[in-house]
Amino acid sequence: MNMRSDEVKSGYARAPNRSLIRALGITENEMHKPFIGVANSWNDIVPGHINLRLVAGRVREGIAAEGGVPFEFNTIGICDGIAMGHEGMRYSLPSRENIADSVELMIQAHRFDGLVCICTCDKIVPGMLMAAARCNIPAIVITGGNMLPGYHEGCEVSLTDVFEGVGKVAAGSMTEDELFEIECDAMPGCGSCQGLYTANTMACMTEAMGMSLPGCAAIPAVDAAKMRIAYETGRRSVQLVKDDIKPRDIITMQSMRNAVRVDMALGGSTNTVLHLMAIATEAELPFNLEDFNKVGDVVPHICAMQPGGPHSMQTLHRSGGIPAVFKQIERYLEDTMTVSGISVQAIADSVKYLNEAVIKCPDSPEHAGGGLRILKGSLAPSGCVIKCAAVNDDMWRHRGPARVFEGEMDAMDAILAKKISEGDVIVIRYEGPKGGPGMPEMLSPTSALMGLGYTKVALITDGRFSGGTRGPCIGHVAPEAAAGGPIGIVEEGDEIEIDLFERRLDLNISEDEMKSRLDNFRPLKKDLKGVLARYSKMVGQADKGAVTE
Ligand SMILES: CC(C)(O)[C@@H](O)C(=O)O
Ligand SMILES: [Mg+2]
Repeated sequence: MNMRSDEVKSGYARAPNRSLIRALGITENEMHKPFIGVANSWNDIVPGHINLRLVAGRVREGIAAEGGVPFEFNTIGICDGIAMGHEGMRYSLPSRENIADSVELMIQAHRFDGLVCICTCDKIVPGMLMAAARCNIPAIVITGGNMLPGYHEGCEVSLTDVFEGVGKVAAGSMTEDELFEIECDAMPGCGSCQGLYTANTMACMTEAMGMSLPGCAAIPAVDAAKMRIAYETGRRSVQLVKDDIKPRDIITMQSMRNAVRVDMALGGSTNTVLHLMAIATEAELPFNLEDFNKVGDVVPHICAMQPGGPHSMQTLHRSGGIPAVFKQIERYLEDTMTVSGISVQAIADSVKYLNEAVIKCPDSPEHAGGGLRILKGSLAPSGCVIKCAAVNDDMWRHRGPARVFEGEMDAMDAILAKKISEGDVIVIRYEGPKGGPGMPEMLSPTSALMGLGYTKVALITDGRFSGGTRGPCIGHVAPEAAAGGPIGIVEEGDEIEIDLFERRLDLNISEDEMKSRLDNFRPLKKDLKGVLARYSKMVGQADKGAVTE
């Protein structure tokens, strides 16, 4: 078999390269086997990542058992939860490009034959998928698994309860001591945060687009099933090399649409909109923002996952996981191939158990429409996104006065100081990809609003949200303020109109007024250094996935 790795190990001219490989302890027998790169984002600071060395051990054993040779290397990984609410959050989205670039650099330099991506948490999963699609060598992903729910006084709690507790303390409805107790109980160990937040949604998207083995996404991190699927993932990676099945054979327009269908059925994180487009861009697919609405129009929201509903990822796993979701929405899916060698339809057909109380039938769904919607209008000419699965019915149409903040921290101060009134539409700008820069996600203000008990306050931003955000929060407004978008010319008290039924977000000022304000608009400039300065220059707008060019 011709191998890509022959470029580093075949012929007399490669004696020096082979000599270095032998220095790793590689035998002559192994020298003739496929070399599999194992990208692992293990680290000591992210709860989602602390188990990944164990996962890697089983992956490596699976690779060796199937006749491959594993070579493990690391990427960085950022915990959005720890980075939340301060300057650190600006570094999270840029880390996605760094991870994609790191994996590309390693697999191109060393001419690996295949790739296993061991990843979890918000930016690492898309970053590695981007690298796989970009380099297009046989590749498979194993996501690291979710954290078990926490329990506080007999009730299930998760990370969002801690975030919303901050607002409750500010409102006086919870004491600081009670919040401390929830803080200690909410996060019981390794794994990605419990609900259908961004990390777990991206794990579901990975499985839905066919890049991980069936059932992988919902298996809890501590479950032995994760170790077993790690071994099978390793074995399968070698088979993919032998059969020459590449990521772009799996990541197609059809499989991207299937991912969106699963996203709509589950009501996933708004961040998937960015990440799926970025992955599609790497795979050179003409997949755009409109595809979300077109696909989402027909697929109902069938599973009430946290934060909009009660179910954790563990519950999704015990209810049948993504294969069971495939089964329930099979009428909407296209039959595509997955890295397992089993097609999506065959995976759906093989489902033996599914809990319909959790993963409902599309004929009696949670909501008739999909969980996410793309809106457009005079305030977001290139689009913006909302998780409508987590919006109360009475806020699907809303008009209110703009309360304008030039950044998240000012808005947070105003919210905690209770300077916001019911009906207000909070506008947080200069938090976009260029302007933030880094498009921070804003779980702190959105959770504070929930914790303070507001039910009729909307929030609009050119930044992002966490998968844990719930309520009428519209993000990714494009173009962003720093790129001259109309969000930059909103004035305090202007009327803003939201219509989720019509998929619109409008600034209710006259066309003349809009034109004159835009003509005179000079976006604010921030004094930036280091990676953020570079990123701000290179990054594109959210409606194209905020990829760097
Ligand atoms: C910390 C969270 C909840 O993981 C957040 O970053 C998300 O996007 O879901
Ligand atoms: Mg996040």
